[in-house]
Amino acid sequence: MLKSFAALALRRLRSSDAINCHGQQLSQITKIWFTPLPKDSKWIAPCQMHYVENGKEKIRDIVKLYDGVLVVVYNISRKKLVYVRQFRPAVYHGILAGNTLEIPKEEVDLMHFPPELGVTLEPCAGVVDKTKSLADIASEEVREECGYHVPADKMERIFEFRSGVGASSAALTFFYCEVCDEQKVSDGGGTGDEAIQVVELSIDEAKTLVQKGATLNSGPGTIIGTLWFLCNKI
Ligand SMILES: Nc1ncnc2c1ncn2[C@@H]1O[C@H](COP(=O)(O)OP(=O)(O)O[C@H]2O[C@H](CO)[C@@H](O)[C@H](O)[C@H]2O)[C@@H](O)[C@H]1O
Repeated sequence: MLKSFAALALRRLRSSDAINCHGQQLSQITKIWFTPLPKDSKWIAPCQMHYVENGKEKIRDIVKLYDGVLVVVYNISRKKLVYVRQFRPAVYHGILAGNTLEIPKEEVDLMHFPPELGVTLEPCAGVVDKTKSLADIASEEVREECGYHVPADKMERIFEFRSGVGASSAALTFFYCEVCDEQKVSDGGGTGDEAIQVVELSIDEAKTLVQKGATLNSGPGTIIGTLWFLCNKI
């Protein structure tokens, strides 16, 4: 059952992936296994919330995450939208587990569940885990991930929304910036051991991400950012 779900996800991914590759190599993932979350996770804090609503006691299992920033980046020199492509462990796990809460007990068979299942195409984004302004963090992420220098005061704040709402709700703030080729200062790709590919899509290519029948394994930021651009900048 899980294998057939993964095979379907892979077929969909491959059929929608042609525009995303641009011949770049993805990072090599050679081994995957899972363990339960340690109690002292630096990134996720699960808890149970108890409350009384209309006289009835209720319980919700929730997960606290850090807030994030996302940036729609548009290269005006070449009329391209700039996205990032990367392996997302949470997406891979979500596809592997299917609609269950199981933690796989054994090392994953990568022949049946190739790592590319977890590769997403997203706007540039970063976690708010430091005491800097959101615009400063957005500027840093655009430089580190996409390789463009954009000062924080050129980051246009678009809107803020919350990721999830059923079991988690981080505040996500979207920015927009326009860049030109002269602002390119590096290839991007992230810092440290981050393995991020920069992918630039024409407006017609970006439209296919949100057209009827599209299937993405990327998060809501890809859809929201692309639709915002198409509604407001075209
Ligand atoms: N769960 C986790 N476990 C272990 N290490 C972790 C971790 N999350 C982050 N890290 C560490 O922090 C580094 C930086 O993360 P990023 O700033 O790139 O945020 P990310 O893009 O994952 O999420 C951003 O983009 C996504 C997608 O839009 C938003 O949902 C999110 O709020 C925003 O921060 C990672 O390379 C990793 O080392």
